[in-house]
Amino acid sequence: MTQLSAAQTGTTSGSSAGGKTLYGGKGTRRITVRDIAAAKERGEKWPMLTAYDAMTASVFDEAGIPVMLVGDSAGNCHLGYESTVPVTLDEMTMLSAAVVRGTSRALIVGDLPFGSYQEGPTQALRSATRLVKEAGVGAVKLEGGERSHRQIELLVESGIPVMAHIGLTPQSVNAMGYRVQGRGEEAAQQLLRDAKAVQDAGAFAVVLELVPAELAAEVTRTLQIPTVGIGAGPQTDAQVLVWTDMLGLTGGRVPKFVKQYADLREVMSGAARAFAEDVVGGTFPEEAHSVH
Ligand SMILES: Nc1nc(=O)c2c([nH]1)NC[C@@H]1CN(c3ccc(C(=O)N[C@@H](CCC(=O)O)C(=O)O)cc3)CN21
Ligand SMILES: CC(C)C(=O)C(=O)O
Ligand SMILES: [Mg+2]
Repeated sequence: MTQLSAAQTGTTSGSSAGGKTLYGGKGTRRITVRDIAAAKERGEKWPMLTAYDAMTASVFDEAGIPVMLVGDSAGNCHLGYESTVPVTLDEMTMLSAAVVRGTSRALIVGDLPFGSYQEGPTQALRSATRLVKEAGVGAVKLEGGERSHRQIELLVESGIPVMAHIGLTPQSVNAMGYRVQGRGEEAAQQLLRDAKAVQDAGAFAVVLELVPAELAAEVTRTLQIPTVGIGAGPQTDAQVLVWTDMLGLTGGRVPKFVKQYADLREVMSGAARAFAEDVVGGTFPEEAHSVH
């Protein structure tokens, strides 16, 4: 099954969300998985960022980011956990709803957290349905290739578009660690099988995390659905980064695939210190900030 089902492609209206391109288009309606499929046919690359709250999401929406992922990286980047493993479906539902409320154009993809789909297709459908009905996401993401294909099939059959995620799958950190995947002939063949399995199950896109650039390029050439790379080299159809990494807000070590486009940590701590000094020194508030 390599053709997109009606459920995945959403509206059949000819109007496009961005005029001609996913990024830089002027359209106002929400982007659908059908627009994503059309971008691959045009050979167009597109950006994806994570978001965990309405304000940040509204900034990225206004900047024209066409797809946002409410990642379970919220676990370590937003909620203060050590990893993504403890994140609950209740937490993902609350954060996803906020991101949907903060945006009007981006396609919002909600990450299914660890434990919310591993029991099988029925559990996956129950969990994904919460993200769709209670949070209003346009698609969900789950980890695993061949091992998750039955879950993907049922969700897609049920009208829920699915983004798959293969290579390094962080919810399995206790089993696999945070290590490059797909190195060596056997692992490369497994990654290719995983990529084909999620496409055949009906996924509309697939994240390739921490895989050798040459292998990611081969998967991208082989698949009809777009690949979204993170630490997967320059040849994937799309690129995703965790927003706090990209903007320099994550404390401590960040993965080597991160490019830092700003230093928000420095900006924010500078502002906090300036405020504190004003208060301690009595230079804030001034007359302009006072009422009489
Ligand atoms: N802040 C943040 N950024 C992310 O990209 C991210 C998260 N959190 N949490 C969820 C997953 C976990 N991810 C990770 C976590 C660790 C590495 C890491 O330690 N990578 C090593 C390379 C390891 C190797 O070479 O085998 C690195 O230095 O990049 C990579 C991706 C990606 N995701
Ligand atoms: C790193 C991306 C792909 C992700 O799954 C997340 O942010 O949770
Ligand atoms: Mg995730």
